[in-house]
Amino acid sequence: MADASVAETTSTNPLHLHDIVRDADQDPPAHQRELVFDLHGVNVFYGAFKAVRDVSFDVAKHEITALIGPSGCGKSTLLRSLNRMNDLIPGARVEGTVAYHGENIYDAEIDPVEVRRRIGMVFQKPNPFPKSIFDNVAFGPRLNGVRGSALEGIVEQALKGAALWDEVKGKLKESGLSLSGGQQQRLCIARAIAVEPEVVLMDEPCSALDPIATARIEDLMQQIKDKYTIVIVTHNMQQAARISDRTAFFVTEVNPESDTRTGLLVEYDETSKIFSNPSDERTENYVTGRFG
Ligand SMILES: Nc1ncnc2c1ncn2[C@@H]1O[C@H](COP(=O)(O)OP(=O)(O)OP(=O)(O)O)[C@@H](O)[C@H]1O
Repeated sequence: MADASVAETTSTNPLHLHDIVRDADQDPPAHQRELVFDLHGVNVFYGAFKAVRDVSFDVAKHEITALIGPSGCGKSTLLRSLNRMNDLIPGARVEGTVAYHGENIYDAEIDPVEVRRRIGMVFQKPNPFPKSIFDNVAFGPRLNGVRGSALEGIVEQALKGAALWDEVKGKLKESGLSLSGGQQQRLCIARAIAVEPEVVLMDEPCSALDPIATARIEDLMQQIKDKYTIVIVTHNMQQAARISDRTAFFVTEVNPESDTRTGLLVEYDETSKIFSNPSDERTENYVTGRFG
């Protein structure tokens, strides 16, 4: 199945969604949340086009935060603004504050390379380098000067952390591209965590995977959230309901004078609330499948 997420999303059943939402009872009370990100009034532009406007929300340590909403509402754009990945897109510009542990990552003295080391990213389509499995994972640590047995140890730990070690330990010299799609995505997760980031941003990491590979990645996210903070863009509302602690729901609004669409954040809350008792009618319409 080429795109399980699309199929699942279109068959959305609100009762089912309500049933699968994770039990948040064991989560820390709101006042104990240690913030990693705190966004205030974030606007993101591509040239003159405002793709996202006035976004304010926070992300706490060891939580999984899901960004959901209809196509084009700026989920990926916003995600990339969390580690300055938009810097790599000509014309892209971020306004407002993206505070990471209290420091705006867009301040002039901040080194974007260091930002991206601490805040890693996994993309929609698995994108291993055309290198061996070992070299894929070793890439970042090597750039940091790690060599020899220390490097081997890091590669092993990262592959274990990404639940891939048992499947590849006998063939580390083979190409990363020889792996299945789901294995390639876990290899990319191993590559991301090999440099010990604090945060892993995931842009629809399962949309190119079949349901079994998707379930493995979802299990993996639950396993690694004790060590990392995860922000995930997903089209798959069941996935957001299953795995995330908090959910941000975005919509697009039409700019009549230019006939363009700008994304805005409608509601951000605990995932259980978003899917069972949202505050905004637009959220309710979306999660119940009446819109989007
Ligand atoms: N590199 C770019 N240059 C110019 N415009 C862009 C670029 N990337 C995205 N956009 C525009 O910004 C808006 C938001 O796009 P984005 O991909 O962030 O939305 P999304 O919610 O992630 O969409 P989807 O769910 O379809 O992936 C869209 O209008 C899109 O066309």
